[in-house]
Amino acid sequence: MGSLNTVIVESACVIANEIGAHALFVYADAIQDYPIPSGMLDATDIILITHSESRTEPSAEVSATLRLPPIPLTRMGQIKLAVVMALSEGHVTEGDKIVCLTGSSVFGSLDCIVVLDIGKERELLISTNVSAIAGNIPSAVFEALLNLAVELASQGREGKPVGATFVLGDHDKVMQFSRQTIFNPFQGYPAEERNLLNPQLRETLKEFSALDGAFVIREDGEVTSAGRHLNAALESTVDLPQGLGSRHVAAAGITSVTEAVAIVISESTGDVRIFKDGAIFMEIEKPSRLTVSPLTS
Ligand SMILES: Nc1ncnc2c1ncn2[C@@H]1O[C@H](COP(=O)(O)OP(=O)(O)OP(=O)(O)O)[C@@H](O)[C@H]1O
Repeated sequence: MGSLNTVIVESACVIANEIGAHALFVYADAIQDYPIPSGMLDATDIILITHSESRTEPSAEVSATLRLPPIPLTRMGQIKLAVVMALSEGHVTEGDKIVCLTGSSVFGSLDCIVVLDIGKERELLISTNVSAIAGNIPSAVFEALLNLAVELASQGREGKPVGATFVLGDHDKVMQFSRQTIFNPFQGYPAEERNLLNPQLRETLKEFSALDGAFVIREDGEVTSAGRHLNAALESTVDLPQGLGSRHVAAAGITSVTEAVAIVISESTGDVRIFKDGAIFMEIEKPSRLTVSPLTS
């Protein structure tokens, strides 16, 4: 590890010890070798973040490895995705302090230390009800959908931006508050072929993202329908930022009357928003193609 990386890692460990951080998130792709020498942290979990499917660390001190989708993300985007995954997997919870160490995989350097208090930092999580994000939804299903949405938002489809709404969980109630607007393209296929955890389904979902309306997905990842119009009206729009149109209002509405999570890709901006309990839980901004190198800035 280079000397600057070493100084940054040591500084992050000092900060983590000083504030009693619950976890230290380290963007592992910015460094070749395992970053934290044994014994540097008093009582802080180490959580690695990587784009790599295969990277594993030879250390018993690593509590978890979180895998980001293979697309460019800003440093804050890396942190946001990692935090929401860590919340869904139960590695962190509301009230925890965390230290995040990110940087550039292109230059092989760590260059950014961010200290966050989960639940208080509005730039990170907009919602106040932080711990309940995934509810009964298995973290693997939630993360598969989130990664798909972030990937689709970043890449678009056939050179064009894509907008889409995915409603995950509380299936029967979501169906009550929605109606089919077109022929359901998933009807008649075996459940295992329609499951989000089936890698072959990812391309199908990307293809169908051009359809009007929302995808509806069961807790276990089974996609039951596409092209659903969401009927639930949002009782109050006070918490929604101005400029968000009917797609976002519909996602807020359905999550206000059900236990579902909605993930929305904005066609106009490429931003991804997670909705829960009628409000935006987190926004992941699309990185500018002009300022971001392959994989990470
Ligand atoms: N109630 C609804 N249920 C499901 N899908 C909806 C609903 N309302 C709108 N949409 C979808 O959102 C699309 C775009 O709507 P609109 O541009 O008003 O939304 P928006 O929130 O501004 O989204 P974007 O940022 O993607 O433009 C519609 O073509 C439709 O596919």
